Amino acid sequence: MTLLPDLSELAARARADLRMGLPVAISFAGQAALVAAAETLDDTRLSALRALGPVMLAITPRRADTLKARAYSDHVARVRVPGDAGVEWIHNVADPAGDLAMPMKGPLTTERGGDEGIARAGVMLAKAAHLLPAAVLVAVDDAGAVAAENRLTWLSLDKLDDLVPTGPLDEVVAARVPLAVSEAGRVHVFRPRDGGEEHYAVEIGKPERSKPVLARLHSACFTGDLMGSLKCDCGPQLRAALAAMGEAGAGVLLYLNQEGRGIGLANKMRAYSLQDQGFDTVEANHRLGFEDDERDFRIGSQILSALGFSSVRLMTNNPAKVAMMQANGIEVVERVPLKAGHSTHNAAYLATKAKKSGHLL
Ligand SMILES: Nc1nc2c(ncn2[C@@H]2O[C@H](COP(=O)(O)OP(=O)(O)OP(=O)(O)O)[C@@H](O)[C@H]2O)c(=O)[nH]1
Ligand SMILES: [Zn+2]
Repeated sequence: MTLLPDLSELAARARADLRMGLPVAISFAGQAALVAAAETLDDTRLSALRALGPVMLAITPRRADTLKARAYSDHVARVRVPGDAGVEWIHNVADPAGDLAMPMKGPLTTERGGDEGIARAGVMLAKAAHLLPAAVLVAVDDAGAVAAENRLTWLSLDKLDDLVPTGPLDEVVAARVPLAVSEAGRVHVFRPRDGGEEHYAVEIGKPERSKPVLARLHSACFTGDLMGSLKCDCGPQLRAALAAMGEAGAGVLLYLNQEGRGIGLANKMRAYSLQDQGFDTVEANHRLGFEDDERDFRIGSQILSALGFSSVRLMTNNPAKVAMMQANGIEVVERVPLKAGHSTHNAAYLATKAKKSGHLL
């Protein structure tokens, strides 16, 4: 019996700390460091970190590539922060907003060899906190002691995967919600035990659990779903999927809170701003330091299983969604194409997804 938080709970706390600009202490593989998110770091905390030793900035190889810096690793690039650099320098390396106005930030000196584990952990945590994927690090001798002295969260990691929120989801509540497409609507709320985002399932009618159900895995898109943005096809796809389920009399739509293909709304707006500078949807993600798609589709299969479904007719144009369903125990008996909301505004966006991300048009 214990009241002590476990590692997934501490990781959730660490994500909240980073969002506020607080450092966290991490120990991993015999190393220890204080880690803060580049995006939220301020001058006071940078000075306090600097008093402990030389400061390093961990960025993704994608971001390093944009900055023409050598990563020397597939996982992370460790940039030395010059002794006279302030937070503005750190923000400029992490954030591509000023890349075109100020292309030369370097020369940047990156570390080669040595232990990169905590640098990777810092970037993973910043990503999971939906911040820019960049973290500031300073090595310490004893993470536990520094954490106790400064009342910081301390993560003692055995493996980096412990930082990825994958916890089981529990159904919290379900209630009847009559919808325009069907009066027999029911909304289920699922909450992960690890402090991550809640996700929703909208059940239409009474789909038989023994038969393949018409299903849609929809990732949240504030701009498209709610504001009627013409930059993407999300809103029309959402409504078309619900309409098809209403017509069929049965279906299940998962509304996953994975805004911006998993990077969060602030980062998606950063990507949009880069798209206005001429980069396409994939290039914009890469310049920010993200992969094209940072979503974890396992969540969808977990929710379907929890609702008692084991096979689906999946409404999607994205083969990766089909593959992830199959890999996680949900049989996809049919892929149902979902074409809606194509316009001149999103033609280039959809063409890029088809060309670079393997979407079927
Ligand atoms: N990062 C980023 N995310 C975007 C952009 N445009 C739309 N999105 C997000 O992309 C996601 C679209 O999700 P979905 O429609 O579920 O997925 P999909 O991969 O397009 O696949 P299907 O619609 O099933 O064919 C949403 O989370 C949007 O917020 C963009 O330019 N950049
Ligand atoms: Zn969208």
